[in-house]
Amino acid sequence: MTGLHEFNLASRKAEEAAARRFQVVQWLQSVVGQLGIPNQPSEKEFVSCLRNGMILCNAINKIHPGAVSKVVESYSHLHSFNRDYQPPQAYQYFENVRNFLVALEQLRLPGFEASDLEKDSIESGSVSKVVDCILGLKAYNESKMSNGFYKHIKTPPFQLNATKVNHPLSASKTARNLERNDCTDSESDKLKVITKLLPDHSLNSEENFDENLISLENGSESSKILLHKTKCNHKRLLKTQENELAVLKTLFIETKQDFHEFQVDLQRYLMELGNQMQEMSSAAQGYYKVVEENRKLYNMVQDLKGNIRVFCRVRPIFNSEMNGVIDYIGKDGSLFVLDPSKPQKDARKTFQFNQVFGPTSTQDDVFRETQPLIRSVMDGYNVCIFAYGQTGSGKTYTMSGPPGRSSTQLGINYLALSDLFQICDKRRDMITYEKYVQMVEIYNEQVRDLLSENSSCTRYPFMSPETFNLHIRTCSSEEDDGLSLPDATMHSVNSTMDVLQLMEAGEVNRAVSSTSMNNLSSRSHSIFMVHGRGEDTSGGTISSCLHLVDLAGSERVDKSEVTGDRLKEAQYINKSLSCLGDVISALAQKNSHIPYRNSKLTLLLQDALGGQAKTLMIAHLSPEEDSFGETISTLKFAQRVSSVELGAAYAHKETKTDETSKGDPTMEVHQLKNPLSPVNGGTSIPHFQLMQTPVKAEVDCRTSGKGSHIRKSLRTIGKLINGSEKRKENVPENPRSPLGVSNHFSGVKSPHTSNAKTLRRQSLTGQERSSIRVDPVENGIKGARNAKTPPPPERSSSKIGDKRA
Ligand SMILES: Nc1ncnc2c1ncn2[C@@H]1O[C@H](COP(=O)(O)OP(=O)(O)OP(=O)(O)O)[C@@H](O)[C@H]1O
Repeated sequence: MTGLHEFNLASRKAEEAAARRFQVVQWLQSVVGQLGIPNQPSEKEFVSCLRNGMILCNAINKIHPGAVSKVVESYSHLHSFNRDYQPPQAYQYFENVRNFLVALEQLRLPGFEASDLEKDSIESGSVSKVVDCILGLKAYNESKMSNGFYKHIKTPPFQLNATKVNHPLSASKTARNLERNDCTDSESDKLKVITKLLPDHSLNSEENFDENLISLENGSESSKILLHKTKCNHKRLLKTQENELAVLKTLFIETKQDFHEFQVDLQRYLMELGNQMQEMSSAAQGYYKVVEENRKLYNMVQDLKGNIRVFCRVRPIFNSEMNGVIDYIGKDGSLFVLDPSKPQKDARKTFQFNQVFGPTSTQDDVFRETQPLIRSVMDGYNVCIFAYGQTGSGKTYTMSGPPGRSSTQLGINYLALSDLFQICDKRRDMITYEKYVQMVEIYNEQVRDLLSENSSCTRYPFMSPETFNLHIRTCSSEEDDGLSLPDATMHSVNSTMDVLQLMEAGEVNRAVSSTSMNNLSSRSHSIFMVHGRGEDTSGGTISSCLHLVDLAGSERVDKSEVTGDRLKEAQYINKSLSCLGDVISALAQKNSHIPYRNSKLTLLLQDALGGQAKTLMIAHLSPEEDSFGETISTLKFAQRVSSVELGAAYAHKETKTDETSKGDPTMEVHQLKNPLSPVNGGTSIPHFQLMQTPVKAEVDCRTSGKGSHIRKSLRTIGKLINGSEKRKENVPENPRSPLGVSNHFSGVKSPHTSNAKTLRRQSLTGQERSSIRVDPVENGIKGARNAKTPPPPERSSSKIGDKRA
């Protein structure tokens, strides 16, 4: 298309150039006579005819006589007559041309380069310059003849060439240049007109402006036809371009419209997206709020029911070549594991706990979830946290931290104590707390003090068990301190540093060996006990105990490849864990008989598992697929534990009342009998008067043989004291505090005296419970205290947990 257009343009230009040459030849012949070339000469013919400059000089002399004073003539015809005649040399002809150009300049007419007549090439554009020049001379002559005024419309081609001027700015520049070239006013006016025309014209047609103008000025009949044809072509071209422009404009408008619509659509879409995002984010926030609320409510329900809480912690995989079995860990405490021996669709097993911590969870993450429970120690609740799981699953890591731990790897034991110290500090003005710690281990069914001076000897099994096997007390007397391990050294702690030192000392003394499952395998259950006693400014007391238990890990002896002493240890460990399973199972089934006495571990944890304590178990998992069997066993055990309901926990608080309330035994203030007593070489601790549990009173009643009579009178007295059943329900049952803080609330029925609670209580003593409650106050504490501990009950037949040894 462009090629064709260019071709048309070129042929049109050639036509126009030929027409102009024709014009020039016509005019020159009319001035100087025949030129001896065709009327429509080629460029070559045209140039060679003018080359000697004679025609040009004669022509200008005709118009302006004397313009060229001397013309070198060529009389070639004389040559035949006169042999002596020498034709002029080329330089003489050149003189003609130069004189002609000078004459032109004097007439202020456009000229050309003398060398333009030397060239025959059309490409140089030199011919058109010569043509322009002669047409300019012609125009000058015509104007002179008509009114003596030369219309200098024609611009010199070397100054104003339309092919070069294709921008309004360039055109105006040229115009300014022309003006500066001392043009007359009228000339500059005309130039201004041309300059104004020029950009439009050149923009629309791309034609040679000069040629058109000259054609206009010098139009003979044929050139008029030519001009007309050119005009027609221009118009056609213009029309086509106008049409194209119109199409483009329409297209542009349509595109603009489309773009605008697209913009509007996009904005609407973005707005909708923004709204949807906002809705989704608020829905997500709502969801998390609901999940959080659900968790809180669930915890509250569990608090009310006294469920043992269960957390689960999965340690990282250490062997990178091993596949893991943990499929999913939910924020809501859900855990999916995959059985590697089963196809994908049947492989998944789901579990639900209070909280599950993944391999990337930090010590702090675990502690933060445990913190509220630990803090309740300061409100008088007994709390027990125990770490359970197969050997090497990370129990010691959670409770104490790894060996050579950094500050971020400190375990719950340390973080808990540190937190308790902080709370004490904050409450310093209102209440003073004293804290004491004991640390023991149960190694091969022997309880050993890890903090006594000669505790390092406890490792040697050949030493007399009586020396190192501490006695676990389950039944307190009025004189004792209510401690379950009265012979274990008690250490007062006043700062976290004290605690750290004691824990480190205890860990050094703990029985640890290397097995194929764990380089530093704990071969004993370690129990870190924190006893706290607070007294407020009014004399009210709070007492509580925190048990932090790091159980020894269950292990498959075939896998751990232990022999000799290690095998014996493993057997003891597995047996005691099996007993723990039995106790949990019996509690979960609300059996009348709970086999606490079957192991030292369950006996020591009796209060935590069966009393009014808040209990948390952290089940630990090794995620490797070769531990899948142990993992499932741990998870099933943990699930069973989470179903155990202990009844609502009881806070060991006593308020001091003034004289006016003295008459009400439920408000009676308990006074410390033995403020401080040295314990086994350790730091002295307060000896509190022991409270007496109603169960003991019941036992006493039965053993004394005066059962029904005493029960009746006690019930009557109880009613008289408390006024109504409703009031009784607000009064807690006498709990047993580890520090032996006696509760002199009358033995009225508390909310905990639900059936399940009662059954559990019965199971502690192994006695059938009478339907009539006996008030221990009336019954005489002494008698109850002196009552012999009932014989160990039979073990429950239901067993769970690991018993592989
Ligand atoms: N969450 C964890 N992150 C990093 N390392 C861990 C984690 N849990 C455990 N470990 C590492 O795994 C190894 C075994 O852990 P740990 O000794 O605590 O197991 P255990 O259950 O107490 O074993 P055992 O019952 O045999 O005493 C240790 O090297 C410990 O540092």
